[in-house]
Amino acid sequence: MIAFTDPAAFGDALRNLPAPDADAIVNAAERQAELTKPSGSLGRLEDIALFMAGWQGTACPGVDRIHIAVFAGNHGVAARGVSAFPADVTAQMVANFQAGGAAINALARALSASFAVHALNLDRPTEDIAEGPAMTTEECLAALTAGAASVPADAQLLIVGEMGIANTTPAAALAAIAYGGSAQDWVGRGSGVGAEALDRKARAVAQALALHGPHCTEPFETLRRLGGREIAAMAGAMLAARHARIPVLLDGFIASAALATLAAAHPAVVDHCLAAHRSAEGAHGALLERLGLVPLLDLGMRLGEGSGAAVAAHIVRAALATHGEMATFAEAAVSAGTS
Ligand SMILES: O=C(O)c1ccc[n+]([C@@H]2O[C@H](COP(=O)([O-])O)[C@@H](O)[C@H]2O)c1
Ligand SMILES: Cc1cc2nc[nH]c2cc1C
Repeated sequence: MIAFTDPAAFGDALRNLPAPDADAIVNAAERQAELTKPSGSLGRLEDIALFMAGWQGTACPGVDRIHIAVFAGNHGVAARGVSAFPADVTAQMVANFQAGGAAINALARALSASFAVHALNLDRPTEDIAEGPAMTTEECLAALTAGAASVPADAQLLIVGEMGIANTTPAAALAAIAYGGSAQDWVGRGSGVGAEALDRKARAVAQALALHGPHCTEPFETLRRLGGREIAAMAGAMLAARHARIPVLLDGFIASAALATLAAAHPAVVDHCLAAHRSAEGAHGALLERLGLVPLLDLGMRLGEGSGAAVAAHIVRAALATHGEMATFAEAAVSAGTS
């Protein structure tokens, strides 16, 4: 497993990203050209099959073993009244995840996916980002490491999700640092806030950007100052997955903000990620555009906890079922076309 022992090790992991297996992609494309269908007729399913082939290093990739890791964290900024829910809901939902009663549990069962929830120091919220850095260096490294340690070496597809009351506030701040723009551009309704809470949220993000912006010169420091434990853990898991060549199905706005923090400095870090969906959080579409990712789904979901990715995983399954199981023109004695 990759270890984030200090910020420099994290920076090294970001600078030395493995590439997909080009031969496997060529071989998968050759197989695709022989399957009993007009070329390109399975649309993005064909792209997904090649993407999975590249990261798994085989012309016939599989997606039986899906792992879903949900990280939970609490946020000092919640005390500013930026969420529609009280901060206690984070721990209450962790208990719900453990009991199997959350949406992601039902979706994990529908996928026969393995599932784990990682509660990260819920009794110690991060500092209010409008007042100071969210985490110490040690706290941020611990969260990154918890994320990296959560990735099973034999997973064929990873979903990282989060639960954290108020976490769309730090996510908006991270998006603004990654891609510019004002607090107003990146804040949204989150768990369903009204106009007054939205205004408090925009002011909290603006204050955080003014305070930390000049110090956010590289991803570790940005995560430490403006992130949260579950956000850093997602970043650590996505980076560890890259080093294990495990493709990632990216969930909603908060997961995307975690990735954006890495991608702003190292754009190639998105290459092992597929965007599952565009969430209903207002700025998610813009964030995905900046990441260069086109979402598979747009279902008006805004739950987080990996739920959008767990729905989109069925599309990945469909892509690999067709790629792996269809007959070739020769096998089925079907005449091939001319182009
Ligand atoms: O995934 C998304 O795009 C998404 C959009 C809005 C809200 N959420 C979830 O709602 C919580 C954050 O909302 P808030 O209003 O408390 O910042 C957190 O637990 C997220 O999982 C998630
Ligand atoms: C109830 C609830 C469930 C969630 N799951 C992920 N984020 C959430 C936020 C709330 C408020």
